Amino acid sequence: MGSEALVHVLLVSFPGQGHVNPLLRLGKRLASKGLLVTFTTPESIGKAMRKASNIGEELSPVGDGFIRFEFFDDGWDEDEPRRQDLDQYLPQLEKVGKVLIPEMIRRNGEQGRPVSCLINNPFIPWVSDVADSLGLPSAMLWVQSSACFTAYYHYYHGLVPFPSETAMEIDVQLPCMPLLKHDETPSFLYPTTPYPFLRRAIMGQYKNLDKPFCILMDTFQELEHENIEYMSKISPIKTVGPLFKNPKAPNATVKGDFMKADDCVGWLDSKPASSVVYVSFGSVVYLKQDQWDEIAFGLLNSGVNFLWVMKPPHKDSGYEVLRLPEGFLEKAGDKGKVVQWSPQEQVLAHPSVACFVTHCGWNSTMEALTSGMPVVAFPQWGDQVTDAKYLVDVFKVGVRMCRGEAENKLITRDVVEQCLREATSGPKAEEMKQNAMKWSAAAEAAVAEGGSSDRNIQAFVDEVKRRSLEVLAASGKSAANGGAELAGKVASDGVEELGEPKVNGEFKAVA
Ligand SMILES: O=c1c(-c2ccc(O)cc2)coc2cc(O[C@@H]3O[C@H](CO)[C@@H](O)[C@H](O)[C@H]3O)cc(O)c12
Ligand SMILES: O=c1ccn([C@@H]2O[C@H](COP(=O)(O)OP(=O)(O)O)[C@@H](O)[C@H]2O)c(=O)[nH]1
Repeated sequence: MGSEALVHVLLVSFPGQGHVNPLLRLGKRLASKGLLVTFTTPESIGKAMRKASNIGEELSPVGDGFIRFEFFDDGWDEDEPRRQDLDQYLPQLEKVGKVLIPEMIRRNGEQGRPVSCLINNPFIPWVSDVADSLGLPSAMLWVQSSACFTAYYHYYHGLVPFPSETAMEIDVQLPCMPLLKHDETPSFLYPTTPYPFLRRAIMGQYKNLDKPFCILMDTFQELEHENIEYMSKISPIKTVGPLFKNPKAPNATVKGDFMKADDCVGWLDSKPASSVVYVSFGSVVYLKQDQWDEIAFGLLNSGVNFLWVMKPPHKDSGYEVLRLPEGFLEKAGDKGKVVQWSPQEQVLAHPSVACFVTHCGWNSTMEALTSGMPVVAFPQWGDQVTDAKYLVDVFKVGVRMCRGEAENKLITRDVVEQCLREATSGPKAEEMKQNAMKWSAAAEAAVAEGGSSDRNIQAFVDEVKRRSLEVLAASGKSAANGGAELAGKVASDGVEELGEPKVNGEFKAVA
């Protein structure tokens, strides 16, 4: 079948690695079920993605469908430093996106690829306004845990008390969740958070939560069972994780890395089984120099092999460039390898890797669980502190090395060494590995044909197809040219005044 006849969905991503990865993975899962998927994000990131990954102009076949990329100009010069300040950048993205995304939709319609559905990830909630104004259905991919979704939901609606200026150290009890200590609730909600713009961005998403007909989540039923069941009575959520497992399309086919990964698989191959500690703090967390030094000495003193990701900060980010202690690499010799960016999925799947020292970003968390990899939790902020709580106390695959940046506590080399020993040898390490393997098996089952993730993806695809017919019918056009004409009308009318009929109706999953 040619791509022209396929139902077309447009994925609009916030330009962060932890957001692009899950949305692109969702795109591949949808494509593999026979949809045409266009992935878009600002050109500043598009440029990095093209340079680092195998992304071309052409259509890439994925399973029964296709994926393609189109990037949009965020209206700022290439080296504009304000991009690092989300307080300024998020409103800019909204301003240009509200004009350029409808234009992109119109162009696609004219080229015979009418768009039937928009999907966004958090921090850019205006995408569902664009969809609404064009009479198109939209969905949102929540890229954190169901537990965090629950926490933000209860905060937004004021349903339970959260730490506040007058009562900072209160515990928080949320439905179908373990009791969270004050510093285990998502830290963007603390009154003292240094990232109030991220709280605002997430709250913006909740303000718009009635617009998407479905909230897709990169988690899986077996992992957060009761909580998911509870929240799905309140919100139209569908779990489709772990998104990075795609039985029909190996991950190498289309990748969205912003940086080319350094080659480290050969080095891992040369190491004995379960002998390497993998250390990475994701794409946005930067530690202070004194903490970095302690981790370095902890790694050396514990005598383990290690692969350590040390990504360079963006030049306008204000972060200092971290240094390794004098003579560190010489002392480590062949026991250690330091890279700027790793092929993390491959690393976590490698038999030489024993455990993962992680900042507990949700993608890293899901990747670790799915790969059967025990962790040492080193959360800093946001959902990471909640994910750490779950990794250690609920999923029971981790030891805790710190509680988060708010504690403002230097974790010394002795603590680092002790945690590494605990996670790599002895009964605790054994038990964590067994639990991790159990989650890995459950994750495999979720994405296998007929598993929870597979069923929910299929139900979503069926629903998008059904709604695409409604969109065309509502515009009074035939399937052959309706989308193009609809999109053409929309663009010429402008975004604000549009009154295309909105498609309503319940989204029902196939049981
Ligand atoms: O990329 C960014 C930017 C940013 C700044 C400037 C700019 O020009 C573009 C982007 C700001 O905050 C972020 C916060 C993030 O939180 C991360 O988001 C994940 C998904 O929500 C969570 O799971 C992780 O724990 C959490 O660390 C992830 C990100 O990728 C970013
Ligand atoms: O060296 C690295 C570090 C991270 N990642 C990927 O970057 C994403 C980071 O997302 P996460 O939610 O863990 O953290 P964030 O960067 O958003 O804080 C994950 O998919 C990782 O697999 C990677 O490929 N190589």
